[in-house]
Amino acid sequence: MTDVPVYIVDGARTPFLRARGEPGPFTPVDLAVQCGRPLLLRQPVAPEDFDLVTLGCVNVIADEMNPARVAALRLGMGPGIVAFTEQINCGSGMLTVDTGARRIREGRADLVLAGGTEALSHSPLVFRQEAVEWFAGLQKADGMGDRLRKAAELRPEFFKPVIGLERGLTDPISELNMGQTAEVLAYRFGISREAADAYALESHQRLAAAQEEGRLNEIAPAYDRDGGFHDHDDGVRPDTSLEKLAGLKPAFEKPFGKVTPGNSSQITDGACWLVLASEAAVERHGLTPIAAIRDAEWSALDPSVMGLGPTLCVTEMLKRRGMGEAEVDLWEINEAFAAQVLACLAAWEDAEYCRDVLGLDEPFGTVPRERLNVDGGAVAIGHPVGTSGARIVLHLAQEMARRGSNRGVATECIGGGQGGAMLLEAA
Ligand SMILES: CC(=O)SCCNC(=O)CCNC(=O)[C@H](O)C(C)(C)COP(=O)(O)OP(=O)(O)OC[C@H]1O[C@@H](n2cnc3c(N)ncnc32)[C@H](O)[C@@H]1OP(=O)(O)O
Repeated sequence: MTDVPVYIVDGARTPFLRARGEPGPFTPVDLAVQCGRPLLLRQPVAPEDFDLVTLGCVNVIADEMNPARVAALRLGMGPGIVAFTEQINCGSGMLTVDTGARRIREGRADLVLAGGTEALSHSPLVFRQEAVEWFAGLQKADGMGDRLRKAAELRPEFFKPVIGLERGLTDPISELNMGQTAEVLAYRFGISREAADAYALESHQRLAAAQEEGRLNEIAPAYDRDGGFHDHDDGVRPDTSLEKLAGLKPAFEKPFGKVTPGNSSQITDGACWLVLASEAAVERHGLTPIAAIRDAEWSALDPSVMGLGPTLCVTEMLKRRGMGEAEVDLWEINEAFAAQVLACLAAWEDAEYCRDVLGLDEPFGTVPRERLNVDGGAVAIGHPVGTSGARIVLHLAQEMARRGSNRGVATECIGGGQGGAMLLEAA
């Protein structure tokens, strides 16, 4: 079944915009519409010709419940379009691509719009439990006396804000936030602060070079309601250096932690869509495939080491295809944290880990940095969590086509202790 061809024929994303401590210019649906509109306009098919819309989004806002459907309607795809939102934390944007590909393989769809959207700057402030209970009590109060008694119980500390994003980036089972899980991996695989900073520096340098050389043509520039124009990933720091990175304090484990604001993924807003097509749709509409989706895999592990998720799903996926590292020309590993990516690379070189955890007779091998995240990753570009999986698949497809590569793997770790991977082949 996985050999029925499914093609990525086009895609677009917004610039990724760094969250700056206040709601950004776009909501999740705004973002999805911003890049979806130019993408649909350039297709040789009408928006109504799509069979399915599936969109990843972790932080859905109350005005946009089921953002997939709201976005599809705002994109003029017609009332008859089926559209659903998928959520598997940081894997959401890749899950939708897998869902779309499976629908096409099953013969249940010919054209699918799949992607992710996330406006982390719009993450809600959450009321403390005491405040929630007080409001509930006030609503239930019977008569003026009861209401006044309840009102007198109000305490100013009820309104001390709880930032939903901070809560959302903390695993409820291990009670570690995502940065702490990266610290666990840095300790386990001996990733030094210097190595994490050097990796982070390279991520910024690669993104800056890709911007300079105009290689990020997946970006659809966007105007916001105030006339602001956004045309590039604004988290890039072309002027950063090892010295500047070394000067930053640990963000999650003070004072000795290795994970800092400089070597973590950035908190960002952004959306990305891919157009997926069956072979019949490609022929019928004269579409030009960029790459074929060959396979995908999802794995789960202890939430406190969630960053190792890619090692499990990639190994499983390549094992069943009879492939190893040498057969992969290009890699995208989502940079949740520099130390987390480096830990995955170290784990794949570690004979004991490969034997005991991955069931391999020999180490998986070395993923060379020259073939990994060639245009930078989430440390520089940012990580709108529900979107990043779609971004890395789209960018991998485009870069494979540009280089004439045969095979590429996109993979990501997932908060809560999971991992997702996708195998692309030349179209
Ligand atoms: C499954 C998964 O994918 S898990 C991953 C999910 N995502 C996450 O967990 C998000 C991880 N990232 C974070 O939580 C945040 O980015 C944090 C907490 C690490 C940092 O947040 P902030 O403190 O708001 O970062 P901010 O961008 O303001 O940087 C802090 C300081 O470092 C500086 N800095 C950051 N990066 C660099 C750099 N590359 N070079 C030089 N200075 C830098 C900033 O200029 C800033 O300095 P200032 O305070 O003098 O202005």
